[in-house]
Amino acid sequence: MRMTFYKYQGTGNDFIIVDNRLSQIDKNNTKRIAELCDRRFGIGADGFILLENDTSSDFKMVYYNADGNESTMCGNGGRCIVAFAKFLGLIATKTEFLAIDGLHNASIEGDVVHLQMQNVSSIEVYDKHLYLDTGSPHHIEVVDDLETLDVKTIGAQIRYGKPYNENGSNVNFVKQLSYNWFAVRTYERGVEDETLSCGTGVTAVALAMHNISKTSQNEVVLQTQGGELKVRFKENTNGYEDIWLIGPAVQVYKGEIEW
Ligand SMILES: N[C@@H](CCC[C@H](N)C(=O)O)C(=O)O
Repeated sequence: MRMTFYKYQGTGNDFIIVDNRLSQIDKNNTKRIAELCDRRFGIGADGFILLENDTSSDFKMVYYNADGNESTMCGNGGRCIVAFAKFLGLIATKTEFLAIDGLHNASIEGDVVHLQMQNVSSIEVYDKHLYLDTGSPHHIEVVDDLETLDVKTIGAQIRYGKPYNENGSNVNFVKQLSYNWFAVRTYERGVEDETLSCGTGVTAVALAMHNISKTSQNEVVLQTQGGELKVRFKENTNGYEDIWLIGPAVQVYKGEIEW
């Protein structure tokens, strides 16, 4: 079968997105999804996303990592699928859609997408790192040598090491640039490499840095390798709510390939 796909990127985190409202894609074909995401033998992407019908919201997002396995929430992918839904004429400027971690509100103006993330009630603070789940699991370390750090090697050691083991965690390295500005580099589970940006990752970094008083601001700017993102949030007695991931989502091209 010939499959029409769209390539999107959100601060350099890139995705193959397919309109699967007619259920033409075999969702268990891990091998084919991994082949399509391969940067030498396929289209090349950090992830593969299906847009599907949902009975109680505008659409459903099904997310796969580049290894072909369905995974947990993708923040940049979530922003890209909102732009795709607008391109398809499914939504105007506001939407509510379903992802693996529940319903998300979002809005789009130009190419900037505001995506609401789930509330966060637990942040684990350790001597040298923090851990929290923003729809996907995130290990966070503050470092001085962010520019020269071997993110792939050190990220992989942490991702496969204790306590995460096979199930793994994404790993974020952070350097503070000013009172509300942080540079972030992320090793992504399922891509098993550094990506240019990770939406759930920068969300986790913003909340974690606020939690350990590195910033007192409720809007934090995150500098990723692929561009700038913002995270807005409110603190409550339980943790954080009203969390918004804000940044551009861009269609790169449309293509056709054998599924
Ligand atoms: N790129 C993503 C995160 C995708 C999921 C992650 N690789 C995992 O499996 O946990 C983002 O923008 O949030």
